[in-house]
Amino acid sequence: MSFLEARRISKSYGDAPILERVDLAVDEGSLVTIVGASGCGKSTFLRILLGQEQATGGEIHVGGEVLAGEPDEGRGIVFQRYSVFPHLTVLGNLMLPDDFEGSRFVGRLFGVKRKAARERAEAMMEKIGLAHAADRYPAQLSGGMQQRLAIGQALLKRPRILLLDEPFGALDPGTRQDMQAMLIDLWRETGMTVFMVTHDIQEAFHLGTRLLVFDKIRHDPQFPAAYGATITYDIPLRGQRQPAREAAEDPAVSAGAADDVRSLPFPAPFERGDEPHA
Ligand SMILES: Nc1ncnc2c1ncn2[C@@H]1O[C@H](COP(=O)(O)OP(=O)(O)OP(=O)(O)O)[C@@H](O)[C@H]1O
Repeated sequence: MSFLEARRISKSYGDAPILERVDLAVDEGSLVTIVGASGCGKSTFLRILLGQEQATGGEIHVGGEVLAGEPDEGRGIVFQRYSVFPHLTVLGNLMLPDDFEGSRFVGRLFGVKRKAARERAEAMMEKIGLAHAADRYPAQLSGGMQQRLAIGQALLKRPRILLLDEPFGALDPGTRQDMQAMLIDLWRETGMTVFMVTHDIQEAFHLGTRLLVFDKIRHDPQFPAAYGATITYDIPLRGQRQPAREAAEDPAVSAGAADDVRSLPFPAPFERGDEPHA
């Protein structure tokens, strides 16, 4: 059995089917990139994996057990924006998960526990390159720094699964590259399993060990909302873990495709507002 298995997942909002018959088996330590037309249900799928949304049908198993129906420490998430608390400093944001856990009523730790939480937060600040900005508030940080902080916060409880919803979508190309490098370092170091939604197809190919394309199989031009999306392509990639030479010798890995966006089995990078094609 794979680390994470989704079996015939479906999701509707009211009468509107969003996802239908999503089957997926993912090995632990994978970095799964997800692309698809705007509105096809990628974020919904991440929220189901987080436990924030319940699937209408099907089930998900993680480590052989049915996925907990609400978010827990085993899963961290980072959104494109606004994942951090604006009224807390960098240090405060990074101590918050421990504060909450250690003292649910007061929301603040004391004594030895507080010292340990501070040390953990400081170690994370080093890791995400924000040690120099401990006392700054999110509004005083650049977009890239805010996302570093959001990722650091999501990783503090050492989740086995990290869910990223267009985490670098609002960043300029240079900052984006830095952030990608940081993500790869953290992923290699922790061995966590990452699901990352992106609208940047090059990023999806560059970072992923596996690329999923969500799209509709059935399409009614008279009634576009009639059917939900599913995984239409599932492409193994070299990703950033396996050295290039090993991957070239591995027949299971489409190493060429990882380097060449032109070899995509679908027409073009997805743009916001694109309608899924039939
Ligand atoms: N809570 C909700 N109630 C009703 N409809 C919803 C809800 N959340 C999402 N939807 C609808 O479900 C569909 C899928 O939304 P979702 O955000 O998952 O798409 P997406 O593929 O992530 O889109 P994008 O790439 O634009 O972020 C959209 O039509 C959206 O309007």
